[in-house]
Amino acid sequence: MSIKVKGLSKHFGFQKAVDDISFEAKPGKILGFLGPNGAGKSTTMKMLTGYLAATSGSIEICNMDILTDGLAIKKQMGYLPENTPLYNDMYIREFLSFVGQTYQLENLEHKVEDVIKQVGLGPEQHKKINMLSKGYKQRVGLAQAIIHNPQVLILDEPTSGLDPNQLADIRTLIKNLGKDKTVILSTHIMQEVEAICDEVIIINKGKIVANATIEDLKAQNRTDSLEDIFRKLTN
Ligand SMILES: Nc1ncnc2c1ncn2[C@@H]1O[C@H](COP(=O)(O)OP(=O)(O)OP(=O)(O)O)[C@@H](O)[C@H]1O
Repeated sequence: MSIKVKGLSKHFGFQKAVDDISFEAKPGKILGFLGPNGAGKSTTMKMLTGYLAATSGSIEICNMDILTDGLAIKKQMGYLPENTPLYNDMYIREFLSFVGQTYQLENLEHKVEDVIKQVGLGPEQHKKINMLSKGYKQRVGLAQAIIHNPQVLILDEPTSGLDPNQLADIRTLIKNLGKDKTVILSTHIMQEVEAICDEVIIINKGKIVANATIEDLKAQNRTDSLEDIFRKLTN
């Protein structure tokens, strides 16, 4: 099991943003993390990636504890935050080389070349990041998340703001990455879940209200519409 979360909570003052959640995620599977606005998705992702400390509970990633092995875990993890922070004044290649250096990657030039191809940045590769459209910035964000070939990928709304063509490309890319990695992605888009996720967790007001494969979720709720299931469980 690549990700094991037990009894995880995060309180901001009196607010329980994440309230005692437990789940597991396996390699070769894409886990969709769904929930309405303010449900606690980003807060959970930030705890998984070590950007936020939990109030209580435990997180194990690749058999390591986030509290004691945070640095080793970061080497095995790629993270695409909701609003990807990028160095806008850098050229794409320059930025990706910089990220690669922080991971002390060997054959860096080759790896930058590969990742540019993998995320479809080829046509824009000579530009500065601030010249790129939103979709291409998102691709740079994905490139920095996978350049070190991590075992675990955490993607916070990876396709927000993309046009239908870019959407299809990025979904295919994520689906391919999910073949041998453990991928958790948060999204509001039900077609996205249908298209790329194997399993789904629905979170509402900080608590998990569903955790199943898409097939089981549909069978349990006697409907083929994920949207109906989402509404029923989160309203
Ligand atoms: N730093 C913070 N300080 C106080 N409250 C916070 C903080 N970060 C998040 N919250 C609150 O925690 C709750 C969960 O927020 P979170 O961003 O995790 O939701 P989300 O499911 O990602 O929502 P969205 O889909 O809108 O991005 C919200 O009520 C939010 O206002």
